[in-house]
Formats: sequence, C-alpha cells, structure tokens
Amino acid sequence: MTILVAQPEFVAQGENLKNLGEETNELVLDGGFVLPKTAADDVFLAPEINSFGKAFRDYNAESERQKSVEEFYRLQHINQSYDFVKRMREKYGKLDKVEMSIWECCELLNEVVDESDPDLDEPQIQHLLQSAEAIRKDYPDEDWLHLTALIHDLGKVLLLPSFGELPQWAVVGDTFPLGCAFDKANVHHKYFKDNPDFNNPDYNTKNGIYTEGCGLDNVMISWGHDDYMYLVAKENGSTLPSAGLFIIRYHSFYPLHKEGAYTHLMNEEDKENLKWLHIFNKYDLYSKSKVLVDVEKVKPYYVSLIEKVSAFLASFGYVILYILVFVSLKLYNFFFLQYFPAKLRW
Ligand SMILES: O[C@H]1[C@H](O)[C@@H](O)[C@H](O)[C@@H](O)[C@H]1O
Ligand SMILES: [Fe+2]
Ligand SMILES: [Fe+2]
Repeated sequence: MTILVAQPEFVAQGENLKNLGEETNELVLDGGFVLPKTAADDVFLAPEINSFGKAFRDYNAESERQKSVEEFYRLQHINQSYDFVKRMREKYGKLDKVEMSIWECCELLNEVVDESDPDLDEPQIQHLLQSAEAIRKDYPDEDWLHLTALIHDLGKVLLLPSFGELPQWAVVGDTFPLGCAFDKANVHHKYFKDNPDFNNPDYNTKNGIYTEGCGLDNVMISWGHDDYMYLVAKENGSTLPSAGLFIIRYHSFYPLHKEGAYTHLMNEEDKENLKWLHIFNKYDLYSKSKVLVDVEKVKPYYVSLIEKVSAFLASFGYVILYILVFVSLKLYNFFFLQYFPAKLRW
C-alpha cells in the first residue's frame, strides 16, 4: 500500500466502484449506509431518509429537532462576523492549548454532540468512525482518505473546556465566507440580516474584499471545526495530500460544494481538490446512522494508520536516520514523517 502520496490521482467514481465486484443493481444496506453494487453504476445511490425518518439535510422539516437546528443557525448567522473570525484565527493559531495524539483526541469526541446536525445526534466519535469505515470500504487503498475521514471533524473539541469551550455556533454547522455578500444558498439565509457585516458596503457585494479566482486560501471562512483542524494539521507539519487538507478545511462549505455558490473565488487548485471533496461528502453525509460502530473493534486499524511510519523508524533505527539527514531533509520528510507526528499541538 502506498502511504506517501504527494497528490492522489483523481479517479472517476464509476472506476473506483469496480472493486465492489458483482454486476448487479442490488443495493446493500450496510449499517444504514447504502452502496451501489454495480461497476457500471456511475451514480452514487444514497439512502433517502435519515435515522429520524426525514430527508437528509432537510432544514425545513417539521420537527422539534429542526426547531433547535434553526435556532442554532440564527445564532451562527448573527455572530460569525469578519472581525470574529479574525480574532479566532489569531487566538487558536497559537496552538497553546494542549498536546495530544490523534486517537486521544478522537476519544474526547465521545463527549460531543453536534446541535447543528439534523441527521445525527450520536456522540461525534461515532460519526468519525462511521464516515471513515464507509469510505474505507469503497476506497480500500486510499489510506490518506481513511485518515482524512477519521480526523475531519476532530476540530469539534473546541466545544470542550480544555479547548476554550466555544459555543456551538462558533464550532459546528455549515460554513460561509466573510468579507463578501452572504449568498442565498446558505441555509436559513434570512438570519444574516442581523449580522454586523450585512450592511457594511465593503463586505456586501458579490466579490467584497476579494478578487475573482483569488483562491479559497485567501478567503476568510466562518470559524469552526473545519478551519481549526486544518490549522492544527498545517502547523504540525502534516504531510497529508493537498486534497486531504482541502477536505478538512471546506467539508462544511455546503453553499460551495453542494449549491455551487462562491465558486468565482476558487482558483485552479481548488477546482481540482473539489472533485475529491464531492466524493468525500457522500460518505460524510450518508454514513450518519443509528447503527453504531464498535470502537474497540476498529481501533487497531486506525491506531496503526496513525502510527504507520513510527514503526518503520523503530525497525531501522538511527543508522538510516543519520545517513538520510545528511542526504537531504526532503528525503527525511518523505520516509519518516507520516501524515502526522505522534503528538500534535492543539
Ligand atoms: O451540521 C453539520 C455538522 O456540523 C458537520 O460537521 C458539518 O461539516 C456540516 O456542514 C454541518 O451541516
Ligand atoms: Fe464537519
Ligand atoms: Fe462530518
């Protein structure tokens, strides 16, 4: 298995489904997750209803849960302003909270439930494993994708006391850019009218402070678990391919990846990476289920994925390290730094 991928090659979905084998149109219900079973099937067949008996991401459904989700978006839309995001980026950019491994952090999500999500009210460690297990089945060789799924929502630890105990509106929910007009494609768009940026003439035009094609890297996106995890990955020197980092950073940016809004801000690299995000999104969304993953059962696989190269280092020892350090620092990175160091600064 290749473990060091500079940038994974994009394979059209039908191609990738070949490994599912059988030439049948039958659907397989697997822990609530429906997979298409034919190699000829180019179209991903997603489950039609979530575990509450509603359509996925139906923000207008009549239910108690939907009322609290709407209240969540009211608060989020009012409070996430350009200045707020700027302050959060500065504050959390210091990475002075704690030091812990990826798996330790996953376990903290046992305590976290996402109030913005109409499709899942299970502890978030379940969501990490449900999405990672689902994507692993269809893409068995793309270990960077398994790891990306495992960590994509880890930033939700921001809700916990040792990470600053931010309110839900500052951690979860769909994301959107600040510094330009709020697009109608955002769910519950009406609540933006009470956002301090709404009437700011610098911010309320289509491009606002940005230029067309400037690249999402240069855009201030609402603060939350996506940007925080991206920052942690980046600052800890993660060697995940750029598509993995893109998925982590923009997976909640539904107005863009689902509705096609704000695409004028993307550059060429963003467009390439978006193809992988589209694939990832199906697993992120449709794996949400009441059928829980047995954490202890799958733990060895994910722990070994996180630790992969440390084992390599231990077996070859310092002699090789000594030689390689002198050959080139790049080679050192290539052979010894897996996607993440053992302990991360958060
Ligand atoms: O409610 C959900 C949840 O917070 C997810 O983690 C996020 O990625 C989605 O965009 C959002 O709709
Ligand atoms: Fe998320
Ligand atoms: Fe997710």
